Amino acid sequence: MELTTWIVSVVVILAIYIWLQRPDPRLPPSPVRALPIVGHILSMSRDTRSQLRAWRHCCGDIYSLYMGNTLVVVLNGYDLIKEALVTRADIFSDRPSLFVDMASGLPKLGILFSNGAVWKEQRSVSLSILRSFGMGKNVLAEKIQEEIDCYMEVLADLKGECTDIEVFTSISISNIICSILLGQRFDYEDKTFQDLIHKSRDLVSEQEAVSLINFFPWLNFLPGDLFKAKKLRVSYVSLINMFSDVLNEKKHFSDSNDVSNFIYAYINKRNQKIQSGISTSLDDQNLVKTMCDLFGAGTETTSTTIYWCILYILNHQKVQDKVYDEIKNKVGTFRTPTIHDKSQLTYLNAVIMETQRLASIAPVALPHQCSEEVTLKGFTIPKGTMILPNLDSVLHDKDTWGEDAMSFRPERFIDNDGKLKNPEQFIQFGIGPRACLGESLAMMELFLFLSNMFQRFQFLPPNPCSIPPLAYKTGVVVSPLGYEVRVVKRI
Ligand code: HEM
Repeated sequence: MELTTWIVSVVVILAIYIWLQRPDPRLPPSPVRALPIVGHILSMSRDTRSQLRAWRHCCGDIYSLYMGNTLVVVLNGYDLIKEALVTRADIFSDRPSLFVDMASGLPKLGILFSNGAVWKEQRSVSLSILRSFGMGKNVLAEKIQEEIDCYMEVLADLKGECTDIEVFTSISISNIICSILLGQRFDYEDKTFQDLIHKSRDLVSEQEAVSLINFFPWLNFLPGDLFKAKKLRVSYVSLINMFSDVLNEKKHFSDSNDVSNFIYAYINKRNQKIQSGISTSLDDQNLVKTMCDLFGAGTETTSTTIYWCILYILNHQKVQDKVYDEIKNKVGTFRTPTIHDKSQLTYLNAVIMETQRLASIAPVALPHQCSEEVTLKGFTIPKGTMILPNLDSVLHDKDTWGEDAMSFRPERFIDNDGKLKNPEQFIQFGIGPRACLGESLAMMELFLFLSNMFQRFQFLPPNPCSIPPLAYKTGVVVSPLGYEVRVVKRI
């Protein structure tokens, strides 16, 4: 073929390709033109949250991105997110298929990544079990308090030395979930427990690297493990196997009257349904996957919030003084705070809420997916589109929180009568039917841990001239860059 023919062919093919790739005016706008094959991936900075904020400035509350060939629509601002996730929840409540779920070997089971009837049943049964644990005798509060006593000993053993408290805070929170799921807490030195912790931390830390495989599945077949897919699969499968082993051990001892842990309560619900002739998805595989979901979703989130709170306190010592004064006046120092003190400790509650708002640890929640074509704000969103609700855009919105939205000011959650405010825009747990299932448990954990911590200890920077900066790393949850703190005993 002659050179001219080659050049003409290439130009024609390119022209057709560009024409086919032209922006569809019915779709939400894109901030910049998508590149062939990679889409917007190369335009995305490492700090995704700042990038999404910048794109909202240029495109408005709704915009489209292409991750490879996958269309992703980002929703910003309270009104729009509420319209999608609450008003039109029937269309916006599915989850897309993600690599991490496939890697578990039990895809589309459990709660986090399931859809339709399976999701509805697993979620409502799990929620009702957790609620029953939080009522009356309040098994949850008891289990949390038991764990806090051990955590306090660990803090006291530090004897005011500079330490990074991240890992043992996370271990302690994991232990609460274990105690709820299995009915037993572990010694921090226990081999099985340490294995469980390592596997689940791998799952969290490798997710960012693995996320590219969601958009370019062929990366999974490359030799080596550049995208950590193999490591993640091994960790996930062994986590599933560990929970399966525990289930197999426990289910032989379950009796119909004992519903003191999640496994027994779930088996009990299953038996009731079967005996009543109701068809059900409550089976062993769904139970194991649900346990993994609760363990994974319930550990890093809460412990990272505590880690953030201490970092904010190091940067705002006056807030710490005020929290301590409140605890001293309302609870005293002769007994530990309990869940019954929650309504009395308004300022501490405000500090927790302000930490959650400003840290915004799950900035884009978990991805949703449209189950059918839908029109939103005049734009068409095709069936199957991945949806990212940008919770950051609500939690940091100056129109709601004022010009100082990016400052740590717990007083914004207290009204003129000294009462706690709970604005509807405070949506760090998401909104709608897919909102966080562990909200009550998380709020109970945060209150009990932090009230006990601030009553017994003062948190100080390594030295007064070097206060750790409010720097963060992005990932499945946004967490502070590691920092050290001196934990000094008060009582
Ligand atoms: C401060 C702590 C926590 C925060 C900030 C948080 C935040 C969130 C967010 C933003 C979502 C996604 C909502 C959406 O997709 O629209 C979510 C989902 C979920 N969370 Fe949490 N969470 C926390 C603690 C917990 C705890 C302690 C548990 C369980 C014990 C838990 C279990 C779940 C589950 C199972 C889902 C999936 C719900 C579904 O797909 O139906 N979370 N969480």
